[in-house]
Amino acid sequence: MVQDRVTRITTTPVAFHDLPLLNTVGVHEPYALRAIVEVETADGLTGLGETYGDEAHLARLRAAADALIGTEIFDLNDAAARVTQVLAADTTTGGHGMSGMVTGSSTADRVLSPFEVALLDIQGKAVGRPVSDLLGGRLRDRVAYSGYLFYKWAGHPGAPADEWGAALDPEGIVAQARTMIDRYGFGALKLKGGVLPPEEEIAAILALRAEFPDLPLRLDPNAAWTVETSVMVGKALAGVLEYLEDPTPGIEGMAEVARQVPMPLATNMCVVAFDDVPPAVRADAVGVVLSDHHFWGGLRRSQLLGGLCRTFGLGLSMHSNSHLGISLAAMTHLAAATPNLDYACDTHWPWKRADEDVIKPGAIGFADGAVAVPDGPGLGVELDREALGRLHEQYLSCGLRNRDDTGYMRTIDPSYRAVSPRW
Ligand SMILES: O=C([O-])C(=O)C[C@H](O)[C@@H](O)C(=O)[O-]
Ligand SMILES: [Mg+2]
Repeated sequence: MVQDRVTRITTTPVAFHDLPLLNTVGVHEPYALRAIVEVETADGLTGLGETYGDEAHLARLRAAADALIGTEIFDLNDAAARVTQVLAADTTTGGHGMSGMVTGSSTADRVLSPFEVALLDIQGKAVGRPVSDLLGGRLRDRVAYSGYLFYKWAGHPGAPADEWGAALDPEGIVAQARTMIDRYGFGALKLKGGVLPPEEEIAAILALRAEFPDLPLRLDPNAAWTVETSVMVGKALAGVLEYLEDPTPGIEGMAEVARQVPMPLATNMCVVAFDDVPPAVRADAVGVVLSDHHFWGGLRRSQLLGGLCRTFGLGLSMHSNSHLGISLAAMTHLAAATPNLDYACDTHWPWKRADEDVIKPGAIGFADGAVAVPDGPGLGVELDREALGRLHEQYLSCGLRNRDDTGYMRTIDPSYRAVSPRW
């Protein structure tokens, strides 16, 4: 019988270049932060996990790492119990790694996630099978992702224009979509909204529809709108959007909008933990839940969410934040093994530099808008230690320690305020 125990865990914060992508709470800083988790075992196996890199989260990861020494590699229930126990007394706040919005997602689930992924990576290596097999078997060999469009400035203030240039009107968004489709082949598009007045974002979606008549389209203003504005947008885009994502804050507001607009509402803001599912179902607030293994507690818990969505007749999609290749591998294995993942998954992949990652090149990438499920054992990706060292040095020298889209925006426009709803 395969038996092995965790002997050592290393957590390394890294920073990689990011572009000035606008959202309703500000703008992405020049670097995105992530933490890379390496779990080692007595038998010499190593598993990888990737998660947010904010300071408070790093401190919790390190506390959890100490508590996980000795865990048997197949005992994910014990791993979860150890993390929950060590965080029971945690009173620190922040460090959720999201775009400035306080979410009700579970701290213990966020901390558990990279360790669960790393343990699954180790299990896969121990038995010589990909993680998707450990999750019940792959149902598809390729996982479709959507092209994630952002309003953006030409470059970070004070820096030259980046290769994408500015996108601040419908023409700019259509040009960005064209480039993204040419490079990656995406078969669905999502626009990050909540940045410009809603009429301008409606115009951008209509311009995308005119340019790409067959592609499913989504709009996500991250709760930037009142119920009235959301209903106005939903009616204006009837028959155009496959779903409208988080138009307004809270389950009640979403339920009110859902009653009045023709398309399903999706969320990664008002259903972010298991406790949110019953009230959202009772209120009929959402038609689609965006899972995200980084805050739902890992891959198996995300599958549990998938089961709940199926039970209650909800659609299932997948959310992303700025991420590297370990997360892409984990997202792809999860999606491949989740029967009711009905939509192309979100990814921020096109926004990172092709030469910046912590995994060795070649194991994972995009073709025709999809990622082939890696065949190797575990996650099927390998750590590039030299690259990890480089991105860690970049973390040390870049000076950023927490994601702060609002703070960065205020260095450029001191009068800027993050308010929800804004329109
Ligand atoms: O679907 C979403 O809400 C996101 O992708 C959240 C992200 O934080 C996004 O707003 C971003 O990267 O600015
Ligand atoms: Mg969203």
